[in-house]
Amino acid sequence: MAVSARDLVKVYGKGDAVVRALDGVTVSFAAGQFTAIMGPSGSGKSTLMHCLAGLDTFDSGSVRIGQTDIAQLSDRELTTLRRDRVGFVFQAFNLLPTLSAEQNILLGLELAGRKPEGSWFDTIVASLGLRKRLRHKPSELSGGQQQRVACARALVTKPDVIFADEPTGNLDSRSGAEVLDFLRMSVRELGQTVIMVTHDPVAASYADHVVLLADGRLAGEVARPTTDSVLAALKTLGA
Ligand SMILES: Nc1ncnc2c1ncn2[C@@H]1O[C@H](COP(=O)(O)OP(=O)(O)OP(=O)(O)O)[C@@H](O)[C@H]1O
Repeated sequence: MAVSARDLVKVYGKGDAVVRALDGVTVSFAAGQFTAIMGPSGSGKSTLMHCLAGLDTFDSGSVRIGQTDIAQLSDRELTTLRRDRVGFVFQAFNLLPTLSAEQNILLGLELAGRKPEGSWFDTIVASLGLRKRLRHKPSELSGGQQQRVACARALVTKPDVIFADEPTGNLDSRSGAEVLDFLRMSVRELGQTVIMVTHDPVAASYADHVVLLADGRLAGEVARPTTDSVLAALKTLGA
C-alpha cells in the first residue's frame, strides 16, 4: 500500500460546536493507482487528504505512508517526508511568482540538495509540453500551463504519492482534461501513485478507483469509474 489510514478521527471545535470531520475512516490506497476521493460538501474530503499527507494532525487512529507511521515522526522528520516522498498539486497552483517554470519545478529537489535522476526531468517536461515555457514566470503562463508546471514539480522527486486537491477546479475543461490525462499517464506509464480530491464526476472518471465519503465516514467505492457510475453513486449519498 502506498498510503493507508486506520480508524482515523479528526474533531474540530469544542462542546456544542464540535464537528467530527473524520469519524473513524479506514481506507487504503494501492501503489501505482489513481484514486479519486469524492463526497458531498463538508463530508471530510479535504480533512482526509490533509491528514493523509501529513499537512494536518488527527485526534486518533493512524496514517501510514509506505511503511512509515507518520504520527511517530517529529515535526522535522515530517517536513522531510513531505519534501522527499510526497508531491502536491493544489487548485490554486501555488507556484512561486518570482521563479521561472524550471526553477519552480526544481526548487524542492534543490532544497533537498538533490538533482533529478538522469533523463527524468526531460521526460516529465516533454510529456507535459513545457519545453518552450521553462524560462517563463508563472504570470506569463496560462492557468493550464501553470498547473502543468505544478504537476512537473510534484513528479520530479519521484514521490511515493502525489496528492491533488481539486487540481482542475480553476481550469477550463480542455486544460483540465490535459492535466487529468497527464496524471493518469503518470500512473499508467511512469508508475506513480495519485490521490485526488474532486467534486467533478468527469475528473473522477480518469481515476482507477473512487472512494466516497459522507459525514466523515467511508460511504462506498466505485471501481473503474465512469462519469455516469460516479454520478449514480453520488446520488445515493444525496450529494
Ligand atoms: N478549521 C476548521 N474548523 C472547524 N471546522 C472545520 C474546519 N475545517 C473543516 N471543518 C468542518 O469539518 C467538516 C469537513 O470539512 P472538509 O473541508 O474536510 O469537507 P470537504 O468534503 O472537503 O468539503 P468541500 O467539498 O465543501 O470542500 C465540515 O463540517 C467543516 O465545516
